Amino acid sequence: MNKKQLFEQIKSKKSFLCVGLDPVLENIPQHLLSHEDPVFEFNRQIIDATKDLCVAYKPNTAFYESGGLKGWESLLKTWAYIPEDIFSIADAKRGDIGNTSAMYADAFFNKEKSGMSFDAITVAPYMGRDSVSPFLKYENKWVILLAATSNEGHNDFQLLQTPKGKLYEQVIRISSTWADSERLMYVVGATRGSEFANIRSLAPDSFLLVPGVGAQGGSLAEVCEFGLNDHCGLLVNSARGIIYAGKGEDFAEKAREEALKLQLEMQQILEEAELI
Ligand SMILES: O=C(O)c1cc(=O)[nH]c(=O)n1[C@@H]1O[C@H](COP(=O)(O)O)[C@@H](O)[C@H]1O
Repeated sequence: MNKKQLFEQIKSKKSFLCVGLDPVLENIPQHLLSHEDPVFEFNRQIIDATKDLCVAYKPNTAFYESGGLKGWESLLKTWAYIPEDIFSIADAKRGDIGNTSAMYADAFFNKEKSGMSFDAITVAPYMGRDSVSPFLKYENKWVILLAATSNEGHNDFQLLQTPKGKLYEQVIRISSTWADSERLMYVVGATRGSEFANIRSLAPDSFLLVPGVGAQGGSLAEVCEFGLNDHCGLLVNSARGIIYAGKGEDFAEKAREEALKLQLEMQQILEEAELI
């Protein structure tokens, strides 16, 4: 899916919601545990209940890899179940020397080899250009580079001053010479409210993947005040706040209710910004 198509989806659904599919077996409602693949069944019902309210799904691969072979199978089935017109993000946070990154790119983009072909993958920028470029070799696929993350430890490295500004600012400046905003997005945590104006000045046209609303306490209104651009430019992710809204047989309905709250808030924001 390209940038224009993504914005079209945002306009037609009046939403820039990304639902995080981060299932933990221990938190899955009891009644699903008798299914052959409880993790996939959980995701299937969450997707069915939210697919008209969101424009993206983001399975974080850690939640599948931790289950070994079975977990990987659940990820494959989940990817295959995500509707074609919904942006799919493998939140894998990969990045290594070039030939290794090429294997990671195959794992998430090359359906013939791996069985999966996500629209995008999250990548750590730390190893530099040749660790990121193998992902960019796939046409029509996106790299989402970690810039200003939502976690407490973001200040250990990301805020370090370099002669040309903070380290995360340099990540954005330098990486924007590797690919344009048609291929590259940045992760900016919703908890980094005060940095959004700065990030927008560095990456005015880029989509930002914004995790951290819901369970991590980030504010959607604050993110949008400086984060919106003329094609929305935001994909706001919530996982636990949506998928664990209910713990009983009605978990999917409860998930829908939470997703709907965010979608309605997003609709109002898009209307006020005259984007829809
Ligand atoms: O790359 C990410 O998606 C990510 C970056 C970041 O800075 N913070 C962050 O929380 N995430 C991911 O976004 C999701 C957040 O989940 P919830 O806190 O449950 O909504 C998890 O999959 C995290 O790994």
